[in-house]
Amino acid sequence: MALSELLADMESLPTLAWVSPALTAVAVILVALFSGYRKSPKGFNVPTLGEDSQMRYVQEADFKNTIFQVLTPDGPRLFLPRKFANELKPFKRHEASGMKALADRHLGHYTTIDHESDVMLGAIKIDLNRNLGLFVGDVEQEVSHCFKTNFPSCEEWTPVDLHETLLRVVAQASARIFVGYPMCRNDEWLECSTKFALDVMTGGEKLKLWHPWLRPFAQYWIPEMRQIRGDHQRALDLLMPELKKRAAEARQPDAPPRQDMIAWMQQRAQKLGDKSFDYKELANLQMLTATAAIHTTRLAIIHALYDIAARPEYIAPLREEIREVTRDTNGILQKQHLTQMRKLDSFMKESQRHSPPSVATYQRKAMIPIDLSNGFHIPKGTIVQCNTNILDETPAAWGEPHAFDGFRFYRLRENPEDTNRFQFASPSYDSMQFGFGNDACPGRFFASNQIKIILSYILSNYDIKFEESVKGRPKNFMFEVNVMADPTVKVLFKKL
Ligand code: HEM
Repeated sequence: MALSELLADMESLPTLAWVSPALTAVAVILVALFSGYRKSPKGFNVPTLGEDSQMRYVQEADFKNTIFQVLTPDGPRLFLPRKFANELKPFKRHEASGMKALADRHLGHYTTIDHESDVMLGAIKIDLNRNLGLFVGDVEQEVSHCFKTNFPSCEEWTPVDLHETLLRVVAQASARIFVGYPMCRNDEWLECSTKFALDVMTGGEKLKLWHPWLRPFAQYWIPEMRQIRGDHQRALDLLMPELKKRAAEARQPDAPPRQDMIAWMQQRAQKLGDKSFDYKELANLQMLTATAAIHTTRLAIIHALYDIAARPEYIAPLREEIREVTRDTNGILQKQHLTQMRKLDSFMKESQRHSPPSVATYQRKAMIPIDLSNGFHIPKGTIVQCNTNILDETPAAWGEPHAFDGFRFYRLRENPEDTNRFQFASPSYDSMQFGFGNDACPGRFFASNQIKIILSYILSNYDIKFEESVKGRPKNFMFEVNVMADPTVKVLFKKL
């Protein structure tokens, strides 16, 4: 962190207003000097790659069969060949934890995301998944409302920044199920629940620049770190009127049961006898759920739209499938239609195969010492991640591994024995974009539905293409192990 940046941050720090300027300057200089200090982390006896290695790792096939490490100030990160995911799979979450690995990666102890909740996991895994079908019409309505109120009219070809516009669409459509109507249209809530994730990511990255010993102090200098605490309070304040309204409603005899994530979390907490669950915890869990759900889903839609715009030959068959499956309801989406959209499902899966959320979607923190079959010892506390994006290892039956074949999974499912396999939301050893094993993403069915509803809305209402200047599919770029869509590209939309 540059000293000037640090000083600018400090100036805006109200709690230090009483400290004399001279003392503050000394403190800043000492802290800045110390922050440059890096104790070289103790590593393993395996090849070590430099800081840029995670990008190279994806490209270098040599590492398919080799364990290697990247040294970070927080200790070595071990990269394992994909086959080891099979060995780690049987371990329970208290032995090899995906959540803890993720929390550590974003300094969750400071950024508040190191918070595992049975209430939240149960509400997603059981209640959300069981009730998904109820919401297809509601979500479609929200998507349509959002496009009508927040999207340019697109009477002519109009450039659209998908990163920005889809954030609102996905946030509002998700909030319909997370906090219900009318809260899902509350601008402040949508802003708060989406900004929290960005504060966590940015705050965590800025804090990582500081030596671990200095982080307890440095957290107060970083604006995003301070905002995280504000985000939690603001979420509670914004939700409070809705929660009070519901509490009053529940006291009425014959009050109809609510169906949304607020209600499911409250019911789960009661079932589990969770005494620590209160309005504050509920607001925190809503923020965590939104964090897991919104940016991942938005990114998958952006990748799919880039893939469609780069390959316009897919537009007609996808549009035809949507028209065909919704013929019986005059274009109104129903639950069964989403299952029937097999070409769209296949396209989404192929898009995700080429542009996964990360090249290490299977990561675990060893909560106990673990020995691999090759004799490699993983000490307790180590974070390991598997290379989950090796296109070369695509099974031969799937066809040309490197080609973009939007309907490859559609064709594979034509085999009667495989009709329920190869779906977007089916993780497997060869398809780990949603992780793998018992702790694979519990929100994948929800994400699959949301993406289908949003993509089918776009395909049914707009023509899309890239600006002339864009040649081919824009290249993704990497941030650590994460795969990002090029944010500088705009897609042109024109109303049908
Ligand atoms: C396209 C969208 C999404 C992608 C690509 C994605 C990807 C992932 C991945 C790779 C994991 C790690 C799995 C593992 O370690 O094996 C994960 C975990 C998780 N995801 Fe998602 N996710 C998406 C959408 C969602 C949504 C919509 C929700 C909530 C409704 C959600 C909630 C979670 C939670 C709570 C976990 C942690 C599960 C656990 O620790 O047991 N995700 N996700």
